Amino acid sequence: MSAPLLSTHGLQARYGDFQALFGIDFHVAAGEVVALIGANGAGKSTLLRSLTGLLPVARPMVQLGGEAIGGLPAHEIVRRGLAMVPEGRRLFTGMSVEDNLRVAIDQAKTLALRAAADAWTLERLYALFPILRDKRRTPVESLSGGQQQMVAIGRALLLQPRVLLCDELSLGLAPKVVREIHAALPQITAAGTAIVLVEQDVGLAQHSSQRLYCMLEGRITLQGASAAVTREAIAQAYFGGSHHAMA
Ligand SMILES: Nc1ncnc2c1ncn2[C@@H]1O[C@H](COP(=O)(O)OP(=O)(O)OP(=O)(O)O)[C@@H](O)[C@H]1O
Repeated sequence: MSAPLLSTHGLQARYGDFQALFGIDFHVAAGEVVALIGANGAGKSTLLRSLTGLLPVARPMVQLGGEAIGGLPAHEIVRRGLAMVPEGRRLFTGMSVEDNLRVAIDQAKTLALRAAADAWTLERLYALFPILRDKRRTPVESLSGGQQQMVAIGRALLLQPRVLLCDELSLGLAPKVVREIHAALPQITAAGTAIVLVEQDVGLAQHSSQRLYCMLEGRITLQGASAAVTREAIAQAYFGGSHHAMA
């Protein structure tokens, strides 16, 4: 395996007195898609929040490109190369597709992000999701859910991430558009960007990732190559115990 780009080391996180993560060891390599699955409340979103500086964690518990970044301010973590597509998309309503994307371009300028030769630009984004070019003057609230998700992904990519964190991309979307969005992932990873996919749909997570982790009650209960893990192993890791079957 190549050296991990992003990793956690015995990561613990709490909400006040409530401990939500218990010693998570997780890693993703450049160009890799890793899926994070688990039932509601397993701790997937908490892990993403810990990575992105939204929850306080100890500095050495999160490493990006060999640097300890745990608990740094969220904007500093973005500057170092982690960007998130948040659950619920959180676009700026009343603004067009392109104006939403320009907010990210301005943010990238403010953060003085590196301008690599292969940096994401509006043009490159419109090539990835051509429908966004057609809709660039359309207010985002008039778009379909799938198109809004494309804008949310675009906004994160314009922050030039080394790792793109995606929280429930498929939530509430029709299967056809979910397939369309997932089909774009290899174009994102082709230049070395890694993707972490939090996904409720286990089949989709398995199909779209090279490796997966399953979480249960704040712990990792299974990890392995997505093509190799069995449904039985996933069911056991997902629910705990050995007597549950997946629907
Ligand atoms: N803001 C919060 N304050 C207190 N406890 C929280 C908070 N957010 C999450 N939790 C708790 O932390 C645990 C992990 O929740 P988390 O949202 O990370 O799970 P998840 O796997 O992302 O689930 P979901 O798929 O429902 O988003 C749960 O027990 C949840 O109740």
